[in-house]
Amino acid sequence: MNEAPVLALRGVEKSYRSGDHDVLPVLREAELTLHAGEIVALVAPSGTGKSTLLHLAGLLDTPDDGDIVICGQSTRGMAEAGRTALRRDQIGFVYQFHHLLGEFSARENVMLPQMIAGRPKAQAKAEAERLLGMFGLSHRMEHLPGKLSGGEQQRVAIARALANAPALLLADEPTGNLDARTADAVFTELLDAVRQKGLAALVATHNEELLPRMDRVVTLRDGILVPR
Ligand SMILES: Nc1ncnc2c1ncn2[C@@H]1O[C@H](COP(=O)(O)OP(=O)(O)OP(=O)(O)O)[C@@H](O)[C@H]1O
Repeated sequence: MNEAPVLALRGVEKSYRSGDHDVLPVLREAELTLHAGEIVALVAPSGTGKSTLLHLAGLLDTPDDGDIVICGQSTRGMAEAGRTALRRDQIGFVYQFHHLLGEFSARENVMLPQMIAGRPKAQAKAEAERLLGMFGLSHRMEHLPGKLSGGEQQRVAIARALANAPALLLADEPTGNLDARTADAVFTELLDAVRQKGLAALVATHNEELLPRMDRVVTLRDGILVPR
């Protein structure tokens, strides 16, 4: 029995144009396979293409060549509507900065992606409360993001990323904006949630201390993904 990988990058290439003639190659034939339940760290020096790779894996950008396969579905040549649906249904994102909507409460922030996906309000509310409870935030549900601590804001952002029960979690420095102790606590909760739900996760980080807690570490060398 061989289940389709949750994420597969196949020969992914990406360059950026800077000026009329200059081309900056960032990814060259990048290959990566992530199965359900696998947590992979992406560690590479600044400017080598980690965010580029996460954007491509999250279908926020398209490669120049190669394919990105999500839950067995090739996205090569896929129309934007299909990419959007796949992104909404299968992928959760956590960034270094929480990007919560400041005028909405913690609970509403976790409800919104569910309602965009068509879930009835009462169900979205119940799921938001369950998730926020899981992250120890039952007493903070009515708070606006600006009234929460950095660690609490990031926990709400993680709850939001999990709200539509994605198969894949993509995280770009998810604890990079927190002090060491809070980072450790929030990362532990993130890993617990990912493991409990059996998601696949790709986590870009500069924090070496977090690496032993993930299953594998990959790095980018001259635009190619290699084990580290
Ligand atoms: N939209 C763009 N247009 C032109 N060049 C870009 C664009 N986005 C990224 N780059 C360049 O591509 C390279 C890779 O950028 P990327 O943000 O993926 O690196 P990174 O490894 O995530 O860096 P960091 O760790 O500093 O966040 C960098 O040299 C960057 O300047």
